[in-house]
Amino acid sequence: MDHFQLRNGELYAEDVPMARIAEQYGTPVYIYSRATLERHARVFREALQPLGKIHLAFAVKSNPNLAVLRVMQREGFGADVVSGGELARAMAAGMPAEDIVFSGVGKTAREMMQGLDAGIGQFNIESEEEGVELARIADAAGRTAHCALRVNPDIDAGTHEKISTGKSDNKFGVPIDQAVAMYMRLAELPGLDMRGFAVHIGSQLSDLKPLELAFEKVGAIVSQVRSHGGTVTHVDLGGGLGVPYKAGEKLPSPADYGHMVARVTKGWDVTLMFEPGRVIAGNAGVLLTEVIRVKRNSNRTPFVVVDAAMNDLARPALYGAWHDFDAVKPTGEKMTANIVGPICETGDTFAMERNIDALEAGDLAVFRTAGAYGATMASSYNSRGFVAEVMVDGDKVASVADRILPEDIYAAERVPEWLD
Ligand SMILES: Cc1ncc(COP(=O)(O)O)c(C=O)c1O
Ligand SMILES: N[C@@H](CCCC[NH3+])C(=O)O
Repeated sequence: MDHFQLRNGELYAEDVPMARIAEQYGTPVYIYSRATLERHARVFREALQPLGKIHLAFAVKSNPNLAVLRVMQREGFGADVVSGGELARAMAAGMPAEDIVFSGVGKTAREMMQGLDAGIGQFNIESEEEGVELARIADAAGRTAHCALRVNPDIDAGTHEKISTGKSDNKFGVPIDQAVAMYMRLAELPGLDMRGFAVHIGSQLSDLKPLELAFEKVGAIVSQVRSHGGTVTHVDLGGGLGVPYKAGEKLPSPADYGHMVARVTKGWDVTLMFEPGRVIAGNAGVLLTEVIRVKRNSNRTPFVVVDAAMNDLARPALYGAWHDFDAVKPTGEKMTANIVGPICETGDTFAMERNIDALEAGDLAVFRTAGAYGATMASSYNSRGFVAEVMVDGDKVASVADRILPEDIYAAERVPEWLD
C-alpha cells in the first residue's frame, strides 16, 4: 500500500497532510514514511528468509539519514557502507559493527583501520592490491579482517551505463577468471580471513536474468575454491533490484528475486548476504516542492519553475531519470509543461513536455520515488544550502535533518588575512 496518497482531494504522507508539512518545515523538503520503510524491509526479508542463513545489509549510500538507518536497524538489517563516513553513520544509528559490510574500490588505510577498530563483520575487497594492504594493516594491529573478494563477472546489467558496475571495463571487483587464484593467494596472508565472494552488477535492474547469470558464475568459483581445498562460508549477492518510477510500471518483485536466488544458490551451503538500497528506500520517500512561478513564453510549452533543483534531486540531471510529479491538491485539470528548478544550468530540468496536474505559483507538488539517491546526493550548488528531511509515522511528523542554510556553509570558509 502506498503511504503517499490522496485523501479528500489532497496528498497525505501517512496520516499527515503534505500541505501541513510544507507550512511547518518549508520547501523543498524530503518526506520519508516509516511505515513504507518497514513494509519494504519486511517484504524483502520474507522473500529471502526461506533461503536459510541470510544477512541483510541496507545500502547506506541510498539513504544515509540517521532516522532511516535506525528504522532499518530496528528491522534487523545491518549496513553496507562505502566510506568511513558511512561507517560512522551506521554505528551512530546503532547498527552493530559485526553487521556492517565495507565495500568500495578506494578504501584508504585510515578507513581500513577504522573498520578494524570498530570490528566490522566483513570487508569486500575489490583488488589484490587492496587485500595485500588490508592484510598488512590488520596484521600489524594484531587484528583479523574478515573478507570477501568482490568479483566482476563481466555482465551487462541492462541498466543506465553510469550505474552499471559488472562489466569488465567498470572499476569494480576483480576479473572473475582471476578470482580463484587470487582468493587462494589472499587466503595465505596473515591478518585476513577470506570467507567468500561478493558481486554487485549495478542498480535499478529491471530484469533478473543478468543477476542470475552473475550468480551462476559466482557459484562456479565457489566450487572451484572448494575443490582447491579453500573455504567459502559467505557469498554477498549485493543489491540492485529496481523499483517502479512510473505509476503502473511492472518490475520483478522481491519475491521473484527470492525465487531466482533460491534456484541458483541451491546447495551452496553458505550464508547469503544482500545489500538492498533502492528497493527499500526508493518508494518510501518523496520530495515536496512549491511552484515559484509558471513562465509562459507565447506559443511555447510553459516552464513550471519549482523551488527544488538539481542540487536537491540530482537523478534527472545526472541520468535523465524519470520521477512522477503530482500536485498536492490536484484540481483535475491537466497541462503540458517543462518542470525546471531555479539553478543556472539548462540541466536543471526535471521533465520536458510532461503531462502534469495543472499548477500555478504557490501550489505544492511532489516528485515521487525520491527516498533513495535523493537527499544523499544533494549539493549546495548555487549556494542553495542543503535540503531538509522529515519522517512521518502515522499522524506524527519529525524533522530528521534540518535545512542547512548557505550561511551555515560559508561559516566554514575563511578569507586569509593576506587578502585583507
Ligand atoms: C556494492 C553495492 N551494494 C549495494 C548497492 C545498492 O544498490 P541498490 O540501491 O540498487 O539496491 C550498491 C549501489 O549500486 C553498491 O554499489
Ligand atoms: N545514484 C544512482 C545509483 C547508484 C548506485 C550506487 N552503486 C541512482 O540514483 O540511481
